[in-house]
Amino acid sequence: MMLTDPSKKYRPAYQRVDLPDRTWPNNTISKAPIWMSTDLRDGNQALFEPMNAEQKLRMFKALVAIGFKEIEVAFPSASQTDFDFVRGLIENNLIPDDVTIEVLTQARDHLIERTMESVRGAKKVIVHVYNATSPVFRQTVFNLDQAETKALAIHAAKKIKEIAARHPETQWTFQYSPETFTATELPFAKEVCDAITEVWEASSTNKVILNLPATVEVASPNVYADQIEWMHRNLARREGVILSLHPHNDRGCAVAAAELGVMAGADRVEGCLFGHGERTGNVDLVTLALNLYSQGISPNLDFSDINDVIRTVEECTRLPVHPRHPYAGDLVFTAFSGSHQDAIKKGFSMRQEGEFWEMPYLPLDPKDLGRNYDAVIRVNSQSGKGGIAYLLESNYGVVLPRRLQIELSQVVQVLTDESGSEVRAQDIWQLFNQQYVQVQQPYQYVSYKPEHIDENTEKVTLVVEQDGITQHWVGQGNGPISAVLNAFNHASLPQIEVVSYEERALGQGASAKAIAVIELVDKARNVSTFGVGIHDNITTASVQAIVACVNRLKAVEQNRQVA
Ligand SMILES: CC(=O)SCCNC(=O)CCNC(=O)[C@H](O)C(C)(C)COP(=O)(O)OP(=O)(O)OC[C@H]1O[C@@H](n2cnc3c(N)ncnc32)[C@H](O)[C@@H]1OP(=O)(O)O
Ligand SMILES: CC(C)C(=O)C(=O)O
Repeated sequence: MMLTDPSKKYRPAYQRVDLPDRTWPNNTISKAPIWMSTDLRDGNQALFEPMNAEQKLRMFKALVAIGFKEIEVAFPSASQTDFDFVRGLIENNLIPDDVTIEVLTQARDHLIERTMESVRGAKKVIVHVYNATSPVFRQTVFNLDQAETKALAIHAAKKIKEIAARHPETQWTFQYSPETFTATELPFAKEVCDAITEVWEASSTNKVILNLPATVEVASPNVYADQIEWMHRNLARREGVILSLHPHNDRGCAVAAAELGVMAGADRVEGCLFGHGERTGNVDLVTLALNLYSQGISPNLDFSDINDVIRTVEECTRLPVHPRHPYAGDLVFTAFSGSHQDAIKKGFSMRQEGEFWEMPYLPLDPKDLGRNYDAVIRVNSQSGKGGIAYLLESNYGVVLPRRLQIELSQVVQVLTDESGSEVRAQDIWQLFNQQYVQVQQPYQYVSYKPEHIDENTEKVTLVVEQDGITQHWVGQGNGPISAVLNAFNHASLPQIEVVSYEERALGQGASAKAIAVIELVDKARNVSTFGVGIHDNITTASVQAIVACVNRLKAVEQNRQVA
């Protein structure tokens, strides 16, 4: 049960950072940090079933293809699978020269030895050792005081250095993480980190990675940024340190924490694709990278086939990517709601190739991620005319006049309200045809015969069927449209007039058809509506549009009488 007063049970798990002259709020990110993917380690350790060898290799290759240059490939002392995987990468020469593998170990001798054994013969390795430094962990998990905690870390650092020295064939980088950093007293975190960089002799030519994890995210991201800026300013041998972030997402702010952390002075970010990892996950590297990209900054990671990346990650982890996942989810470039659709449709029609991408509601061009525009607009009961018009335009090349868009959207709305579900472009096209094109009652168009009388006069004989009886109506006007209207006026609807008329090509080349859209008003009854004709011949399309429109006017009239 939730407590009415949680203050009796919970209190902030971090200590206030005294940094009144903090600088990070004024900074912007102008280049990509160094990325480190821990999909095969932190991501892997948080799965129902850890990846098998085949899945691990597939994931490794995908990470390389995306462009990661640092990849934490395993916790080799955890299992034979992890150990063998590392050996397999090395022995089968599967690590590209520009990629450095990373391995993680606890600060325990036998685990360090096994870890170092796993990477024997590799060209470049980051050895990553950790121990938790926060008060709760010191007391609860380790039963160690501060000095003992520091000594544990120093001992492990020395051990790693010693073993590495025996293998000069490998280019080593050492990494230390004070696990639970965000809940650790900052001066103590600095003290341990400084001791480690001293052991490893960090310098500008011998860089050491200090990774400051939000093992559990315990505060808002500005606090993490303060903590990082404090460390950035106060660490000894800063010139010899690659300052790294490792945010988890317990409060849902990992992406923000990473971004503010980079603004605060960090050089490197560890995380997983789509935010995999323990509990709520590690920071999502896809989102971080594409946040940069959409600001015009190259992330140095390639997500131009995002669907392929999703497929690989889903198949390897057996966890689905959420449909609303930033940039990647199936629905993130989709607008259902009317005003969004309207704005996007206008954005697309105004946009010229080569211009900056300034598209309402779409922060990034789906095409840059290998997506197309097919799903950008989808129609349900929340949709409006813009979306419907967009679907007809993008799928069938039909550009509708604004008033017809409004009319059609009401027809579609009835359908979506009744079904309660999405309607597809084909459904709308079918409805459009039923309602505006193939309207054959009471008059079914049969043919028309034009006759040129003189420069200003066209005569037309319109043949229609009404209740199985063929009618021949003759009309005259200054063109085929006015002549057909005149024929109708003689026959039955004496006061129809044209409100608007548009004709366009539908499709391209030899197979192009003409589409004619006419709006007629029946003045006597004060009703107006649209009719549409589609035919190879533009005049035939126009005549068919008139017949369809007259039929619709009749239907409106009948509906009124019934009402
Ligand atoms: C925040 C993170 O994600 S850190 C990475 C966590 N990932 C993993 O743990 C996945 C792989 N781990 C494993 O497979 C196992 O934990 C192993 C094989 C490494 C070790 O297993 P075990 O020897 O059974 O130890 P176990 O995992 O239970 O760890 C607990 C012991 O290690 C100690 N320990 C835990 N972390 C560390 C550390 N970083 N450094 C030193 N000792 C540690 C604990 O204090 C405890 O000691 P105790 O038994 O004397 O009380
Ligand atoms: C080992 C460390 C970096 C870790 O995974 C964490 O603190 O979350």
